Amino acid sequence: MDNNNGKKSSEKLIDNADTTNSDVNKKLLEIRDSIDAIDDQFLQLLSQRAECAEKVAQIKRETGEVDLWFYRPEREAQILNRVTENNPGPLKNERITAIYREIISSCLALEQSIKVAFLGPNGTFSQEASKKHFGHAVETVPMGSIGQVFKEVENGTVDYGVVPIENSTEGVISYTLDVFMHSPLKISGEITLRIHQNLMTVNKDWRTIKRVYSHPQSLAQCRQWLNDNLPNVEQIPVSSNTEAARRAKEDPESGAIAGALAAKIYELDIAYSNIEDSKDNTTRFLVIGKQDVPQSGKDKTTLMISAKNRSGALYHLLAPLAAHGLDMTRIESRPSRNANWEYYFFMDIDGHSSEPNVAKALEELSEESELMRVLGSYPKAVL
Ligand SMILES: O=C(O)C(=O)C[C@]1(C(=O)O)C=C[C@@H](O)C=C1
Repeated sequence: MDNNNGKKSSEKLIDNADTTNSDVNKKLLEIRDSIDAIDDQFLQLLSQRAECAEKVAQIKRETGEVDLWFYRPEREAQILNRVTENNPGPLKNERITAIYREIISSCLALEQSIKVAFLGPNGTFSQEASKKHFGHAVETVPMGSIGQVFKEVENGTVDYGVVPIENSTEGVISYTLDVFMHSPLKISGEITLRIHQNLMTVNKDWRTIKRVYSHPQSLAQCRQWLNDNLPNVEQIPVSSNTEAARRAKEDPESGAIAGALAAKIYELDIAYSNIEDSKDNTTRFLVIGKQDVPQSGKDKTTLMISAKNRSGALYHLLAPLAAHGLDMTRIESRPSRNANWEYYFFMDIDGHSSEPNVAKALEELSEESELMRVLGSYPKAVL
């Protein structure tokens, strides 16, 4: 493909290369020409895809289809599941899904601009999770607390929210569950994010730092590493990892534990990377909104239930699930705060509430419980 100078772009790049390498150059030229030709086709296809998204938007607008939701988590999950199943390689499924998420994100942006609130400030893992799920074409808006993320979505100042729900090392984030007790919002998706923690500092020798700042969750995720490598360093919990990075920037005798994004924002050097104790340290986030999400084919349902005050209460809650062959993948209990020793149970079950066996089990569960709310049926996280 010719560029402005009438030269192939690959030719231009190797103009000054050593002529003794002409064989290598020739081979490179050929491959780069193929890449250019593929990119041209790719660009045409991308534009065609974007035009399809515009047509979809027009139909949604004209017909008022399904409450006018432009963002369709079930459809996105189906696309991502399909491309990972059909991926011929050599690109890994993680890379394929990342690329497709960005394509869908850009197409969605043509349909409607979307705002997503997350637990701020900028640079937190919650922001990383929001970008991973919604792509970079959405606007992410930092909030001061998980409660505020809920509030902004409830008020409609943003379209969706992303809140952490559990970490594979540290367990459930009970605050998020507690906020659900008083919120009408629904869950429309989940995101899993591999969490890599890093020690960052302006100090030339990280072994001489005297203090380390981080969010309590992150300090806990690196407990062993800190004991082994910085046993006498004071650990100072702060409100976020980005705040930790900000302090480390100002205090050369200190370091921060945070994600790579925070290091970038505060221009800190990463002195030691991947210091999390568990090598598959993962945090799960929920996408919250006002939307009921149709079936994607690979779904889960989250319930909030309070048991009737009687013997074998939990047994009575579990029996309908067993009777309809449903898997319960998680259960958490939280004090109700209405009365002593009364609890709410948060349950995840496999399947979507519109599947007949799930619907039947939910009906029976509702009879067995004091109160039951379906917080959402939504697609399982894709990579
Ligand atoms: O299928 C739709 O409803 C679309 O709006 C298209 C599309 C896409 O780009 O594939 C875009 C946004 C939605 O969240 C899901 C899918």
